[in-house]
Amino acid sequence: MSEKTEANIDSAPTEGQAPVDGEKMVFQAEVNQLLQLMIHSLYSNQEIFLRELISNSSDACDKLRFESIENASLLESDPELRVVVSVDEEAGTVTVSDNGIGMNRDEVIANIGTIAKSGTKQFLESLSGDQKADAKLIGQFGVGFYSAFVVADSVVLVTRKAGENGDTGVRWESDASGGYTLSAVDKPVRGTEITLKLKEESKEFLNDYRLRGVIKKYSDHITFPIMMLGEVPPAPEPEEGEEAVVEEPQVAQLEQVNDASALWTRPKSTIKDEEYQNFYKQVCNDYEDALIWSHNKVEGNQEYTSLLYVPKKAPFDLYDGNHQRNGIKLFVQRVFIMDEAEKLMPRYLRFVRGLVDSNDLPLNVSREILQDNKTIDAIRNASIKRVLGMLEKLADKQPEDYAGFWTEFGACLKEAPGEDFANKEQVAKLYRFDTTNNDKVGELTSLDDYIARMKVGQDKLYYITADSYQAAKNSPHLEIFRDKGIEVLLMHDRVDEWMMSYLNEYDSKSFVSIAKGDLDLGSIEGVEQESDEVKAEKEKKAVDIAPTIERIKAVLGDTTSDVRASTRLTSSPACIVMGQHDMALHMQQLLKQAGHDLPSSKPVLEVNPTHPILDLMDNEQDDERFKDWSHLLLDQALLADGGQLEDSAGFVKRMNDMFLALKA
Ligand SMILES: Nc1ncnc2c1ncn2[C@@H]1O[C@H](COP(=O)(O)OP(=O)(O)OP(=O)(O)O)[C@@H](O)[C@H]1O
Repeated sequence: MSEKTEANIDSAPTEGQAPVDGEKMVFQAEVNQLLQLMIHSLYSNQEIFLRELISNSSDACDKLRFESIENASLLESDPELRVVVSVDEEAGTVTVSDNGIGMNRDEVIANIGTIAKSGTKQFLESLSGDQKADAKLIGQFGVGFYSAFVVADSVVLVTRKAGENGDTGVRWESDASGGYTLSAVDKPVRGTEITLKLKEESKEFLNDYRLRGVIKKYSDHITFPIMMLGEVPPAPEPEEGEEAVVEEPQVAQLEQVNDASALWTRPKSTIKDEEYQNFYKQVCNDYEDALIWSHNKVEGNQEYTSLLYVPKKAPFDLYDGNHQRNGIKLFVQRVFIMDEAEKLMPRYLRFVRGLVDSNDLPLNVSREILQDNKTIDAIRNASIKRVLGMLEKLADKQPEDYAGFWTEFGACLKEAPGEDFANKEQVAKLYRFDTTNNDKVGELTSLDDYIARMKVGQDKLYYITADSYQAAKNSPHLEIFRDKGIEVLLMHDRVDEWMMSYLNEYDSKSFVSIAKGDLDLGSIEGVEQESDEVKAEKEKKAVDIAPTIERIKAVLGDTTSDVRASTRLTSSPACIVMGQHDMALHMQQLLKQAGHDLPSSKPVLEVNPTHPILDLMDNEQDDERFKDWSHLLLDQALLADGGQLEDSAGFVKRMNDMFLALKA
């Protein structure tokens, strides 16, 4: 390898301007920040550098293998893809090299050093200061290459792209002090070679056994061979009486360190749990064990194997709208084809990780082909069933573990009714909600359990949505249900209101929001029936209250769509009722804040004819005072429902006036 020029001009790269050869380039600010972090705070987990570099090499081999399906000449005369790890004790260096796809000059500039990837900034923002936790984030964010600087003072990367000439090599070098140098070199062998000049305190990695241990620990399941030099074989002892022959010195041979067997191709019965877990951690890039997995070999019409895992913890950005990742890798006849094969899992199961290896798809399958492919559709449908079945079993057999799963991923599953009509009943079986049956938040119930407790004659599933547990639990709408001992599901996740717009029934029973539309609890047996006396009393009240209701209506004008006597309230004076198909107020509020232009749906104000405030109002002669009462009724009902007041200062003033009037 020979450096071609030695110009050394200090300058920052400007967009659209190719750097001069041998030029000193400046890292982008975020890259710099990241490097400093690697150097100073991740030293407690040094060994991950090797995993990250080997993983990049393996990706590069995967890419080349994939591209060579169309263009075999890319493999040149060297078709055995592999990664080699070597040590030079004297020089104090460790080298990781591969004969994968390699990079050309533009790619080196784009991938390493200059361009901060979108994930980098987010990564920096997510750091907690806790080294262990922070180190875990590295893999997730795709900042793997820089982890080299955890153990190295300086890093030299030499690379040449497959299919290009040997004189198009690129040499990248950096000591992490703000920039890097780039020069053109000869590199006859395609691929990438990364040499780390180890720091004094990281010299342990010059030890062959130490490196082998790290490779076995983190990279055993990489599907390409990871090679290291073996022991130098001892020179053969001369036979007795024979003269010792002076031979060529023996040279160590490269030997494979990792297992590299495609675990999923082995029969289930031969694989230990520990092997499944190790495979998961290495292949799916998690630091923790998986929660559960399902390994299936399908034969017959379709031939494929799937190995699907449910993680224990949600990735940091699972609920971030931009999270488009999907954890399923696609293989065809053991050849890695693509990561994040989104067609294999619906979005609501995006947390599932693992792989599908098909024998039926063509090797040159592309994302476009997958979009409309019957084989893929069949695998996808079966995989969904597998995951749902595995979760059902977990819920049944290990409810505590299931509760942990629900906390992490429940909100994802709640996206299902809007996305997967065919499976919504099966997914709903997995739902867990707070309920009026329990006193504390987090004591969840399933829909099946709710149904088992339903009153005789009850054929509806009652629920309320709110923006917090407290708001749901203390909603005035619950009064009549509490009174009559009818259980109500308390839904207070942001996605609940949206989910319920798609989930109309479960087990042939329809869902009814207790805060919307008319309420009819008449047919439920076991609910204490009102005596004739009470009924007559109520009817009289309703007649008596009618003129007051008319007066309120006149005051409130078109801020409400109606004012009427309530059958839901027992202790509160008033509540808001939305139309059957209207969105709950707290949700309308949220969407408006997010800038959505919603047609405003006017609520109905229901008043409690038995409440003393209504008596007071009935006797109120002062029109101004009556106006204040009316507005107060509406405003407090809006507040209790999670709505926001347009004139909150007016509300406070009216309330204070009332207090003062009390004193008078
Ligand atoms: N050995 C290699 N051969 C070819 N390209 C490489 C190699 N190492 C790194 N790269 C390129 O540099 C990019 C940046 O690597 P880096 O490790 O920082 O992130 P990543 O590999 O994209 O993400 P992750 O580490 O999460 O897999 C890679 O995406 C790849 O394009």
